[in-house]
Amino acid sequence: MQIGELIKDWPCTMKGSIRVEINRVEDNANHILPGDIFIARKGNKSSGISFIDSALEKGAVAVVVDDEAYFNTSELSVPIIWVPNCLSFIAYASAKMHNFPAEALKVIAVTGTNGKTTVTHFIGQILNNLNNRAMVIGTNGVFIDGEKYYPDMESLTTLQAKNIHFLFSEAIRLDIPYVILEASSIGLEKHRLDYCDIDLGIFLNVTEDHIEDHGSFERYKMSKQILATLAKRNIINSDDSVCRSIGLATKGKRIFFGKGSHVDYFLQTLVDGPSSTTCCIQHKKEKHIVNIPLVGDYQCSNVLAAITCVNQLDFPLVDICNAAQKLLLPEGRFERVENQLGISIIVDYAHTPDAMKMILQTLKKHTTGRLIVVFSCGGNRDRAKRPKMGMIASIYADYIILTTDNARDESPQLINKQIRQGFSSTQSYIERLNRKEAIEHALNYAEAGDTIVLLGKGHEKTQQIGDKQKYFSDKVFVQEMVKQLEKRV
Ligand SMILES: CC(=O)N[C@H]1[C@@H](OP(=O)(O)OP(=O)(O)OC[C@H]2O[C@@H](n3ccc(=O)[nH]c3=O)[C@H](O)[C@@H]2O)O[C@H](CO)[C@@H](O)[C@@H]1O[C@H](C)C(=O)N[C@@H](C)C(=O)N[C@H](CCC(=O)O)C(=O)O
Ligand SMILES: Nc1ncnc2c1ncn2[C@@H]1O[C@H](COP(=O)(O)OP(=O)(O)OP(=O)(O)O)[C@@H](O)[C@H]1O
Repeated sequence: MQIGELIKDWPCTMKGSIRVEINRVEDNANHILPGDIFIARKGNKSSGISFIDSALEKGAVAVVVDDEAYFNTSELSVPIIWVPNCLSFIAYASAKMHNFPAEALKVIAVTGTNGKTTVTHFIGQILNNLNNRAMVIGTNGVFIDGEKYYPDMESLTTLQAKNIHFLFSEAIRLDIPYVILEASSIGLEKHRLDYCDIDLGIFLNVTEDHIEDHGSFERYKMSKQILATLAKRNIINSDDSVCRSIGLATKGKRIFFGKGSHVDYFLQTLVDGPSSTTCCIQHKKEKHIVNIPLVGDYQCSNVLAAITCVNQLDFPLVDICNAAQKLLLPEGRFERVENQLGISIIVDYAHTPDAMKMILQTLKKHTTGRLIVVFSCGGNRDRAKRPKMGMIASIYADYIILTTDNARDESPQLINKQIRQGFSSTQSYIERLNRKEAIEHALNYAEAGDTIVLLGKGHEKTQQIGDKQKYFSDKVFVQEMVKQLEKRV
């Protein structure tokens, strides 16, 4: 495509020829290939402008900036374009270079503080069960019909726009009509989901997370709210007060789901068992009894969100409810580690106060013995969460083992000290900073009938301490330990 074609409908000012051919849009100079257009955007750590020389050396044929002073004074050997906002231009240009692929797909975007990965996978599984192909994009990677593909893709909850539109074009090439993606507040704010032609937006819940990134809860909520303006129709959890207020403020078509009155899709729990939940799902005059193979009210809410979504895609509710009886959680979400020790061992990705409350409440209800919780909090992220998570752990846990999460540039001891501020004065706990030792201690401490829950890392295969990433998987390590203990027993 020629530059002139790319920018003809976009507000901009340009120096140089509009006839230069471009191949791809790229904002990282290290990834420039000959023929790319380099978008020199401002970041949190650096400015793309300092990498323009490097991009040109690698073969960039044009440069885009949103810094007016730089544009006015620059004298580059290639065309330079000024746009008001590089991030929104990247989204537009990526969509245009791929010929706006989202328009040929059904795109569903799921937002919420917790449950995005779960619900996107549920929607994908229900569609697969109804013989339709689906691509799911999010924290756990890119999945096609339940299998993981594109292993080298960046690991973000919401990918950068250049990658999203590439994957949309892949979906078209592979004849996959449905793409379900996670919409993080950061992704929405950074324009990663602009020009995605979103058919259905789903709002699960808005509680506390990423407050330091956004500056305040109000701004975090406003970022989530962007989805309501991007999506043609919005599916809203009426049980969550913030989602409901976003829904009520939304002009387009809204569909409400939940356990309360005046909803379009209603769920009533009939039997709340230790390994499954039986509930009644009602939409207009249609009612179905569904046996969901999951525990916890929050999982029922996730299932209802997925059922509502697929029914809104015009599949019959009865078939969807049948498919919902076979749902599986994504890796690292309430994942049970089988063992012969009589101990219930669960790996879970809960890393926010609300997620922690949901899982600990659920486990406490179904545990006959003691509830042993192994966790810490991530470094360089919301400090205010820490005492709150400490308090929640202290309400439900009989014994807490404080350890190390992705401590990044912070001291795990100091993180744990802030967590302990939320503990009750009688809380029984120990600190084992080495995560392996913490898990080992939990297994040695537990007796038959107890439950051990390893929180915060879920599916992750690495632990980031300082600027080093080392291999570590809660699941793999606990499985190894279980094998050793089983041999000894
Ligand atoms: C906050 C955020 O969105 N950060 C992303 C962002 O960093 P940044 O804007 O600060 O960019 P920067 O590093 O200052 O660089 C500025 C510009 O110079 C370019 N550059 C930089 C260095 C270089 O050597 N050469 C070069 O060209 C960069 O590509 C960029 O265009 O752009 C980088 C490269 O394009 C991303 O890798 C980085 O995501 C990092 C990995 C990240 O962790 N993001 C997290 C916070 C994130 O987006 N999380 C959300 C929410 C997750 C959740 O809900 O839990 C997500 O959707 O994943
Ligand atoms: N609806 C829900 N409400 C509260 N907590 C939930 C809900 N669904 C899942 N969780 C908890 O949140 C954890 C993470 O779930 P999931 O990965 O689906 O959320 P997410 O929004 O994708 O998180 P992230 O964006 O950080 O990847 C789960 O392991 C569980 O403990």
